[in-house]
Amino acid sequence: MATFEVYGGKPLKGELHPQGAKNEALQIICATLLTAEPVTIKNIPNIRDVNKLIELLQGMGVEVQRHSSSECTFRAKNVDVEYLTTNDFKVKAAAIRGSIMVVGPLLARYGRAYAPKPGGDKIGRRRLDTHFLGFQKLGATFNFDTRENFFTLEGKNMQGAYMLLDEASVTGTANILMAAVLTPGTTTIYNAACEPYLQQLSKMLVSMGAKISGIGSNLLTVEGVESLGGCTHAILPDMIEIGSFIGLAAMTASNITIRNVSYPNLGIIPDSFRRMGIEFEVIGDDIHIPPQEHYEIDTFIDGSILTIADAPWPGLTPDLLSVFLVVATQAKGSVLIHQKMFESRLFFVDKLIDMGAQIILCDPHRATVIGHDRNMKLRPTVMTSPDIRAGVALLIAALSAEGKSVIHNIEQIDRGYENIDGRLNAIGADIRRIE
Ligand SMILES: CC(=O)N[C@H]1[C@@H](OP(=O)(O)OP(=O)(O)OC[C@H]2O[C@@H](n3ccc(=O)[nH]c3=O)[C@H](O)[C@@H]2O)O[C@H](CO)[C@@H](O)[C@@H]1O
Ligand SMILES: C=C(OP(=O)(O)O)C(=O)O
Repeated sequence: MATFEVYGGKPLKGELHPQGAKNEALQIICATLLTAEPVTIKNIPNIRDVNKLIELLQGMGVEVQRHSSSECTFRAKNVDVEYLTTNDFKVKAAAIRGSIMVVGPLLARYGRAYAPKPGGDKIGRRRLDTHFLGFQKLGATFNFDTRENFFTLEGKNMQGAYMLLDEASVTGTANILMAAVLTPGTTTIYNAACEPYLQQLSKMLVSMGAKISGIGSNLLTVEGVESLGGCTHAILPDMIEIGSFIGLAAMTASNITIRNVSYPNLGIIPDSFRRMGIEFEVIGDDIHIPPQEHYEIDTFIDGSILTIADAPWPGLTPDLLSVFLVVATQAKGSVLIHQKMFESRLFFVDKLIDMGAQIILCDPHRATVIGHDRNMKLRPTVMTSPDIRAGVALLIAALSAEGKSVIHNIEQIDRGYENIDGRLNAIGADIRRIE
């Protein structure tokens, strides 16, 4: 278990370049399984989860040519589907959430697929019903071995169908979409998730020859085609990382420019930070956050306490609520953070309370934060990162606290943030990695 020693209390100054989006990369890499032709992907983040998925594909026989740390060409010419029944696959696939998205492409191309219950953050129940009910609608059958936690799927004669998803699942929509593009007939997916991750996946599939309409909406219509070809695809900057940097800048009163953010793809994220009182300028495609001594949380029009809650896109992503929560601890005013989607993602507030934050955990989904308006700085402490986003929120807290904090289990942060210590140290942070 690796650790960060963080010597906080210093404002940072400089430029940050966001990495490619983790959640988009996981979908896009799985989509390379849909064709025997080469697919080149640019702006791949060099992070644990993505590297593990690439290894998984190599295990299946996909040829991967690395041109640089962020660009690879994938060629899924000879895929060994039986590899998915091996222990090696089961162990590796169970370590990441993204592995579940190999199922859709394999089912469509080879008529069968296997998957262990995937890993990812332990942030509450993470059911997969949407994925499997969708495959079932296309005519696939599945069996879930509860003892082994292992899914087996057959889909030799799948046929396009209409489906109304039971929830707008991000990975579920991606998985069904990837199956539908090679399934004969028309598939209509209503209540589809439509995050930029899915818009990007859809655009990539279209450039491979797929027929998809409704991209960017919650109603996707797919005309199945017989085969797909290769393409080149560039991954968008990671909107969660960009949001994390905005929160970091505000909390540490730093002067930070985030370069090339693809602003139109950030949706409601920038305005949500503005409601927290954080000022920033958009210059071209960069976001500049000047040092701010005070930031004051807005109220609703009637003067009642602001709620920051997650919702499927174009609502606010749940992956940034931990960052909003930590930022609120030094704001002027109060906010209710309502994490509707996940039930175990707010427990890390215990650590912030230890550091001196004023937070009331109302229930597993809701926390009220009463900001200090910087009248009391957070105190440094020793903590353990429970999940990727709580991990980064604790890192932000530690960077704002004067003195030495220790964060254990930073593998969680490394799952989704590329060389975060190196990049923040380059603009004035003092983070030491102890392996
Ligand atoms: C690898 C990847 O891409 N992971 C992301 C993906 O996970 P993932 O695709 O696993 O998450 P889902 O979209 O399936 O659902 C996440 C949770 O939200 C609940 N839910 C979902 C939709 C809805 O309309 N109502 C609702 O309550 C689900 O029951 C589940 O508990 O999407 C999540 C939700 O944005 C993000 O947190 C994850 O970072
Ligand atoms: C929950 C997340 O990731 P995963 O779905 O991979 O666990 C996240 O990125 O915040």
